[in-house]
Amino acid sequence: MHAIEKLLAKKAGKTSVKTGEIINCEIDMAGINDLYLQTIRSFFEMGGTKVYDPSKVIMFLDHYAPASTITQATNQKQFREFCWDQGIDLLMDIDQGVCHQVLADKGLAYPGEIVVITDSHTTTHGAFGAFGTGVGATDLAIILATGKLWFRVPEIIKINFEGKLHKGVYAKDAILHAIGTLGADYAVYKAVEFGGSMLEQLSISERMALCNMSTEMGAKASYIQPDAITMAFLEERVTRAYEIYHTDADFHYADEVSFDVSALKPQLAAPSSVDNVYDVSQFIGRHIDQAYLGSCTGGRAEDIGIAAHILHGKKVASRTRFVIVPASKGVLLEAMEKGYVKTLIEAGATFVTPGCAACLGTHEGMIASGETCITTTNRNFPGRMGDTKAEIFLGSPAAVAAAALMGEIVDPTLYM
Ligand SMILES: CC(C)[C@H](C(=O)O)[C@@H](O)C(=O)O
Ligand code: SF4
Repeated sequence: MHAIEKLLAKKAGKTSVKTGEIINCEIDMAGINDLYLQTIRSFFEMGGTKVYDPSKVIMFLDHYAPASTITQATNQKQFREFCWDQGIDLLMDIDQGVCHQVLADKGLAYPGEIVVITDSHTTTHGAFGAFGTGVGATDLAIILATGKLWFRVPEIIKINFEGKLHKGVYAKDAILHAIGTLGADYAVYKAVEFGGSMLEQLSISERMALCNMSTEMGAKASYIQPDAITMAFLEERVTRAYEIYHTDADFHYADEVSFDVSALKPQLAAPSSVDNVYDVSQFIGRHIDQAYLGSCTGGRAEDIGIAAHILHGKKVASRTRFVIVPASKGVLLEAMEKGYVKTLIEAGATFVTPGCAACLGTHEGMIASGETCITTTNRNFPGRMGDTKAEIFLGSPAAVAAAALMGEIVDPTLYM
């Protein structure tokens, strides 16, 4: 069996599982975000009165934090009241940030466990060897009521990234390249394991970016086998024991592909799909109205640090805005301590408080018709970050920061 299958079997109270089998699993952590008030409505509609285990439920006010409309404020009020009524202590209010980063900061995604959130990028937690997946309101309501959820055991594919990334090229470039090659539907309902020698070079921050973007190839979940880098990160955060599963040597993947990343150039996903990926050289000189650094994909302290390095002692281009949204409070504090915030504010960047902000076009930093934005986020569909007639390029933090500096798309490796 694969490590993921062993994990699922354990949570289903079975000794083994097979691909395609329907199983009912205990959920270790269930999260709800502020776009999903329907979860609470469904819970009551189903006859729910008391949440099965409030200690395993976490509420995130992140997609529009702090509220900028009366509807948002009213929704968030209802979430808070639900938590207080139900004894849910893990209420991550508007000061905390994007759900996936908050979970990581607090060490709440454990290897060998199942994390389910009303958010498609819950695949991010594969970076810790957890089975993380996104669901809709009614599925989450079932977890609130019973502590369990059914799954179809997914096919498992392996994507190997071999070699060493060039200076100025990042995990984001590697995953964009993979999505561009394999297609946005390559992994629909499948679990994706990432492997290969590139991983040895990747911090937890970059591993999270990789797993996060697996959603953009349709993945149900993702997985990186926990190693010394994972352990070092978790040691400082987790508070209880967990189990790490290992894949049997004779396990057969549904598919296995390998990429050599040693010659990889910076990549961009051009408007308007995530698999529309080219070398940055294709777009050199294209004017940028807004550079955006943020989200659960590319808004971590390391990403902000790359931008600070590129903009140190320099200024954002005069006809370009540079919006920076730390993914969480922890990220913002680290960026402040390391001096990144001061450097970037002096360079002319605009900081927004931690949260999803303009990543999904509902909050601060939205873009106008006819504008072009380059961003570290994960989706570039029409309207994703504002007007449907705005254009969005997805790239690495270095590609975004270098474009902010020059006011146009440039090769970031020349600015490192
Ligand atoms: C809020 C949620 C529905 C959505 C998701 O599931 O991914 C959002 O976070 C996004 O990135 O589009
Ligand atoms: S930061 Fe963006 S991708 Fe991540 S959860 Fe928020 S809206 Fe979704």
